[in-house]
Amino acid sequence: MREEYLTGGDDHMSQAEKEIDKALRPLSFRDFTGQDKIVENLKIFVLAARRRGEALDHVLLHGPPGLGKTTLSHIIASELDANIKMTSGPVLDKPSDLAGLLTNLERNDVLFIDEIHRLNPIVEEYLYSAMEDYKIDIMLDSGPNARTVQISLNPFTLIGATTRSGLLTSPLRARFGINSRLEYYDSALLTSIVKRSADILGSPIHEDAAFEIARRSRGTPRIANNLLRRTRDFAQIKGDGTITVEIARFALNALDVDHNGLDEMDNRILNTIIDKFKGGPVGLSTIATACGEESETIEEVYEPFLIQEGYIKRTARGREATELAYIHLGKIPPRQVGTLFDSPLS
Ligand SMILES: Nc1ncnc2c1ncn2[C@@H]1O[C@H](COP(=O)(O)OP(=O)(O)OP(=O)(O)O)[C@@H](O)[C@H]1O
Ligand SMILES: [Mg+2]
Repeated sequence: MREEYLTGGDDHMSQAEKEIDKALRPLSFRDFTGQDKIVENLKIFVLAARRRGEALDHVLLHGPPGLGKTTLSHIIASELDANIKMTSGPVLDKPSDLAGLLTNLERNDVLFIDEIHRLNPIVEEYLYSAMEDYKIDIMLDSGPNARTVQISLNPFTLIGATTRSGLLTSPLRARFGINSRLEYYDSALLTSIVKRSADILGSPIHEDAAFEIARRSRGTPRIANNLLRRTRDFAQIKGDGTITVEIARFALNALDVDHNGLDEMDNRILNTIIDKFKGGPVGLSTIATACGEESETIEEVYEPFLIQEGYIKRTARGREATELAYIHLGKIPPRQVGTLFDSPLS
């Protein structure tokens, strides 16, 4: 499989970090832990496409950051024995950028478009006929001489990834034959991911320590791997290199990850809703301003986990802190009139 990157991508990481990241990244369906249903289906679709010698149907992968969308895309290409070309929505400025990419694809190759919700609408329209009929119209000349020619493309698979599937237009969404939503991982799955990563890094780790890191990783493999790497530093400096549960607890506290795995920003959001807005309901942009964070980041990164864990609720009038959030922060939940007949979390 040939990989080609058309974007800078993970520019914020140092070279050494990129190397480690690459080493920890699962390369086949077999190495990929969790998301069982999605993986089982993909295995079948990939096998069937290979048997027929056809391109796999277009795949949309969505879900919060760090759950494995990019990883799965690489795995799909590798299991298809196809090349993968990677780009992202904001990078494809004009139709000719896309045309250049599409015309260079070999038969049954994979084109990966990250952040596909951020495609320029004009580029997106071009994509429609490419996805549907493997054809694109290219405009030659301009003014009175303008004419379009139609170019046939090799059959290909588009894999689109997004953290914001709600922002996808319906015509685009409708053109994906396979649509998978990745879910947060439970602690047992993350424990095995942490153990596998520790093994690759050559760091001895106790079972309870792996579980402690897993449990406090916001259901996210990327966070689990990051916490593992930082914990490993503590183990090497403060201990004999073995990651024990004491070292893990010490490291996680030093990293401001609380006992339930919420980080500083999670707690700031909950504190803000409760202290400044009487527990809500309060609008997203108001929370964002009060916390000094972008609304987009709160909606994409923090809120889905806080909702899934039951700390906040999304209502028509805004976000509300639940009783669990009060308890988590050691605050007394407000008593409501008529609580006797209401469920405690309503
Ligand atoms: N199922 C998994 N098993 C083991 N490791 C995983 C799994 N999923 C993700 N990872 C690890 O987590 C890291 C982040 O995954 P990935 O980059 O695929 O997430 P993503 O969904 O593309 O995130 P983003 O939305 O930020 O682009 C990977 O480098 C990989 O090491
Ligand atoms: Mg990604």
